[in-house]
Amino acid sequence: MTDSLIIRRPDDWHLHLRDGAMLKAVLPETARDFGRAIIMPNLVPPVVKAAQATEYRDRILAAMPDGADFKPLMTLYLTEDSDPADMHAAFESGLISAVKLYPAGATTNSSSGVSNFDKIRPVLEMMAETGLPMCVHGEVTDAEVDIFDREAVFIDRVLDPIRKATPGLRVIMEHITTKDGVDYVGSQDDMGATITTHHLIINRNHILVGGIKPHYYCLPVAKREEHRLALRAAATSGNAKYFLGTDSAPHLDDAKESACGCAGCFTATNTMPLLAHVFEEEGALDQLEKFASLNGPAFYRMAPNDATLTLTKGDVNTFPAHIETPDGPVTVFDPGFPVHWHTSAS
Ligand SMILES: NC(=O)N[C@@H](CC(=O)O)C(=O)O
Ligand SMILES: [Zn+2]
Ligand SMILES: [Zn+2]
Repeated sequence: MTDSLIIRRPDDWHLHLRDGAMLKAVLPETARDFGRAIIMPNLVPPVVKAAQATEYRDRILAAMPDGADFKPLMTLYLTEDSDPADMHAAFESGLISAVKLYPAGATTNSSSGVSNFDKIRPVLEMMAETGLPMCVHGEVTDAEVDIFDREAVFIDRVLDPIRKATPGLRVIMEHITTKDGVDYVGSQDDMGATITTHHLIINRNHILVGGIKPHYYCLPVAKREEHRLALRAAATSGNAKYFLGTDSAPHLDDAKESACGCAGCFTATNTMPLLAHVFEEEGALDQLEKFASLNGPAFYRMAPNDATLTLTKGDVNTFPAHIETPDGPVTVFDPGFPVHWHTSAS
């Protein structure tokens, strides 16, 4: 039985750090185990221009805990008014690593996202030419489409047409939640997908059976068990197209435990122990490094981290139930089972 494992220091290819007091509270949770993270730009107002990304990066660096070995990889939020030249320059200078596409209204703070995809043609063409990757929140927002079908419908109605019209565009389908997403990404060139920690652990029953569990509500919403199993198979396969993006998305407990609760699970604190548990369950601990530390950098055309992370199996890991912020607590994702894995920096 394997009870210890050393892997290259992981990266998180989809992370919400927020801003201000929340940023300060959550950043150490990620910087502990991760070397880099793709920082989502859905602030209020969103990070649309290069100058805003520079300022946001500097606020993150200023909030960094002492001695941290962590680099934020910045993104720009794509709007119908985005300037391709500004985005291109931000990529060339190394300021940004990706552009993020939110369909308007799809998720938290996405009201500035795209409704008319014709308007972003010049940006898409620039990205296809330069290799600047596009991270996509892959859900349609049409009121008549059932929330559990929104990812599959997005692939057919939006993603596939955009990709066919833009050869060479490099797309990461973010936080895939369905077998449809797994299969589509697996069959296409120039595509990768992030998979979250929580979607490997919960299905829709966990949200709804025995009382509504607001801390399991995120977008895209967790689907049926068959989809969770497809995600597990993809994540543990070693296939370079699939890599970790936690989508750790902190909201204050007051905002989650509400008559209209916010979407997002906060997994920064315990992701690596949870993943070790999941990969061990699947008999695939030897694939964890690919998923968490190697496949993502390869897609983003970066080298893996030189540092390492040690995972050790021992007593039950007593994660904090929540982390404190000056505005109130943020609940840490509870997998609902005991986890025996612990992390340490080498
Ligand atoms: N995943 C979520 O449920 N929420 C994210 C937004 C997102 O990634 O869709 C957030 O910013 O809170
Ligand atoms: Zn999203
Ligand atoms: Zn997200």
